[in-house]
Amino acid sequence: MGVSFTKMHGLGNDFIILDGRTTPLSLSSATLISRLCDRRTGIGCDQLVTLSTPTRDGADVLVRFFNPDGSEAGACGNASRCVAALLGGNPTLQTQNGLLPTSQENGLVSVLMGKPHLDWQAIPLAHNCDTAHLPLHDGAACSMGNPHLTLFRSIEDAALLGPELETDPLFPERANIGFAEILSPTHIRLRVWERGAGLTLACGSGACAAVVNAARRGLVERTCRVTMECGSLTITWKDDGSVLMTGPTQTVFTGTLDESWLAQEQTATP
Ligand SMILES: N[C@H](CCC[C@H](N)C(=O)O)C(=O)O
Repeated sequence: MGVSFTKMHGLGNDFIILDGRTTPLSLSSATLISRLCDRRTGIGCDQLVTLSTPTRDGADVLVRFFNPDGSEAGACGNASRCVAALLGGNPTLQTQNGLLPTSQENGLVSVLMGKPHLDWQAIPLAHNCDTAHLPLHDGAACSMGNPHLTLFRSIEDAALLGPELETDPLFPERANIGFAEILSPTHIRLRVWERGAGLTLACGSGACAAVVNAARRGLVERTCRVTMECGSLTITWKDDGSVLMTGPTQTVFTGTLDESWLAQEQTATP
């Protein structure tokens, strides 16, 4: 019997969700992850998401996120929202970045993404600097459980500048690179070059980082609409410091990964 999966997206940021809560998954190979994410020889997605039994009190599910290059991400906002929609109710997700409460109302799904990390060592950066005014294109950096650089310049620059900035030496763990246009004090247009994934149609943690980084500089209010290629998220950097993200999700299809494909891939050389 193959492994069942659900294909979902949040504003075009798409995911394969493998549910390992009943039958544990052995997904150790970066090669296998990359091939599952491949849009031709695999299923295709921006991130692969695995569900398993939680180990922390108060959590309903343990969620892990993997990029198409096989690297693991500490946070994935749109995927977190999709998992909440898939499970139904208001599950609390256990992630690398802690416990994330979720809620659903009027067809929209919210995730409380925790507090941004603003200190250079927590992002991390390679050396001490003012993370609200970096020497790199005058950007700002923070972590939402994953590193984000936000540049306040045209979204059209994402494809050109994203690749080199993702691997800039300032980011020892690489970074997601957001290109934010401030349309008004409550509205940002954003495009993200994602670490380990490239250009995506939307990025939840990137939207959170863009609002935090813009608000730190007085460019926007603490509640903002963030518009990306396929629609908008509402982001609030709450007074208690945590960041709330709300937006739509969509289940596209469910399927079963063929055993022969899995067996072949498990032994595949990179
Ligand atoms: N698409 C995700 C972000 C993935 C981040 C990943 N690329 C990383 O390595 O941090 C989101 O909605 O937050």
